[in-house]
Amino acid sequence: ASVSSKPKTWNLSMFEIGKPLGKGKFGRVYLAKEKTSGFVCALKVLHKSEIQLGRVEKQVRREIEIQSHLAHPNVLRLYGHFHDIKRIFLILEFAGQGELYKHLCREERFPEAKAAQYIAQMASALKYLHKKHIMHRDIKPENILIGVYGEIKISDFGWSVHAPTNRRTTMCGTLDYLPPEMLSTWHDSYTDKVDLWSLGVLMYEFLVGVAPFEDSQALTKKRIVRAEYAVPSFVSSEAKDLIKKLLVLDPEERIALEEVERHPWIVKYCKSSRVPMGSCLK
Ligand SMILES: COCCOc1ccc2cc1OCC(=O)N(C)CCCNCc1c[nH]c3ncnc(c13)N2
Repeated sequence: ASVSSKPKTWNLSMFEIGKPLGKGKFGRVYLAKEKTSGFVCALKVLHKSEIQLGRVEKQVRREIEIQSHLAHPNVLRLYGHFHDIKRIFLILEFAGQGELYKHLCREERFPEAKAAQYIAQMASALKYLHKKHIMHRDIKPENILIGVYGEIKISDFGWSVHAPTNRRTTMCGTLDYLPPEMLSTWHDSYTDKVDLWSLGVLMYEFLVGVAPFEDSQALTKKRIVRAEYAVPSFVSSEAKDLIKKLLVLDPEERIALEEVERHPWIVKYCKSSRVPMGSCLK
């Protein structure tokens, strides 16, 4: 049984609401079950008042528009949405192992084998998004969920837009993941290559436990635009090589996603002899 993706009018009475899965900036997420099919999903509840207050209607509308047309094993599915007087409800795929950043906090950093599988799945998801001319622009551990089999699920497309675009959005939240071209003044437009830089920051944080440019806000900006970071000696040389090829100032010089998937550090840990898992074997 599955929540069919055929356009259908949904309403709250069709769902049994389960335990809360977490509280975000603009809403809470609950475990839910669609009554007729028994299909387990996640229901995100957004309050229209908060959205209007936060002036993020356009962003939420764009997020729903973009995410509802995506179908990839490493991208969290948005099956549908509905609203009542006060709230908007998103019917989402349930990610059984929750938020990746909680795993990262608990484990401090990931073993190279696990990090390589996550980066391979991220590369596969980004390849899929970029082919649809969508850049995520907000790749960071907080926006990544883990599925019931331990696979990566990218969520929260609030900042994603169709590439290329010019720099008009104000930034909020951490600067750690922003590429130099989004921070600089001489670039007023950028492409999906921004996600490659963020993939490099994510890979570094998986292996080291902190972001490469983490510092005071002023210093972080300075270090990003100079690509000034150091990799600790416990990181393998192959991993260091891939980080170096992603954290390149010139967006055009960054390693392509196809090359990420063929990089020795990825191939070493995503050999086809493994249990079929995510994109390692695609
Ligand atoms: C406008 O919003 C667009 C969609 O944003 C989200 C979709 C699904 C989400 C979380 C989303 O945004 C972030 C957020 O609300 N939190 C950080 C609080 C809850 C954290 N999730 C915990 C969680 C555990 N198992 C899950 N299975 C599916 N989705 C989940 C979760 N959360």
